[in-house]
Amino acid sequence: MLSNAVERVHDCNPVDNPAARLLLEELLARGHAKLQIGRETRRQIDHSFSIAREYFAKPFPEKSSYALSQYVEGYREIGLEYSQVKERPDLTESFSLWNRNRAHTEAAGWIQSCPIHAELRRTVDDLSTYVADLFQTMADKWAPGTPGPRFERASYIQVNYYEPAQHSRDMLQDGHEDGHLITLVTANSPGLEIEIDGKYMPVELGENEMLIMPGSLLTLMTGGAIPPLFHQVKNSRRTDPRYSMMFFVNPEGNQVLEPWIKNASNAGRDVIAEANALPLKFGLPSLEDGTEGRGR
Ligand SMILES: O=C(O)CCC(=O)C(=O)O
Ligand SMILES: [Fe+2]
Repeated sequence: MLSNAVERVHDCNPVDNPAARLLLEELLARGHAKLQIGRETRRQIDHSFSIAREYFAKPFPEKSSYALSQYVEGYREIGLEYSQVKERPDLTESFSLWNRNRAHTEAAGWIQSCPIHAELRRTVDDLSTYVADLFQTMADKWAPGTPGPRFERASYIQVNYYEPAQHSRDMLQDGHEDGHLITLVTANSPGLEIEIDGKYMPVELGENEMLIMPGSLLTLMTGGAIPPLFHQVKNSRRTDPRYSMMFFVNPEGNQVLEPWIKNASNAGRDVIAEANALPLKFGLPSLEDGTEGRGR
């Protein structure tokens, strides 16, 4: 129990963060924002893509030997995840790394034997610092004196691998909102489109930018002040592969999380319970089942 209000504010708000405040204003005004990443982060992401290229080029048996599907960890082939309906799966292979699963993958020797896994560990650590700053800024704005939501153990990084020319569908991923607090995304080639004023528009990102996409949990936390950003991946028909990287940020289940802005839209709703169940909507196990190794 913290008795001294002044001390609380001091502890929770150690630095003023103008860059994160600007990002939050951008999210509120536009419904998405462009995060400036440092040179080291850019280098880290590019390196991850080059390692992903080698990984996804391997034969299926080798790729799929790095999958702990009960924990939603590692490789996933096309067909398991979808954006709207399971009859139209996302036309992408993917490789995920969850912070919660580090002990399992360490025990399985992946750090030594699976370069994409080792590389994504570094990248997710790097991206987490940007998210922590943004969440603290949100907490400071709407619930001064409280810490930003803890997210590390419930969040995961993923690289998607697309072969556009192999598919006749116009959309490699149908329009959807992510069931997370936010997603940071970047890609090596075009395709990602976001809905602005009811129309899908291609995303253009500078060399040192990642897109911040609000998910439905952020909408819940903000009482609708920040709507979910709908997005899709359009088929460019290109013959060279498309790689994208997402950092999907969820709240940890072991905390009390009240909406920052309370109103009729979120009265009586339980943020943690909804976070747990949202992956089911896209064909994935709940957060708890994935944590406990009860996924498929
Ligand atoms: O590949 C992309 O650019 C976006 C992927 C995406 O939206 C997702 O996996 O949820
Ligand atoms: Fe998405």
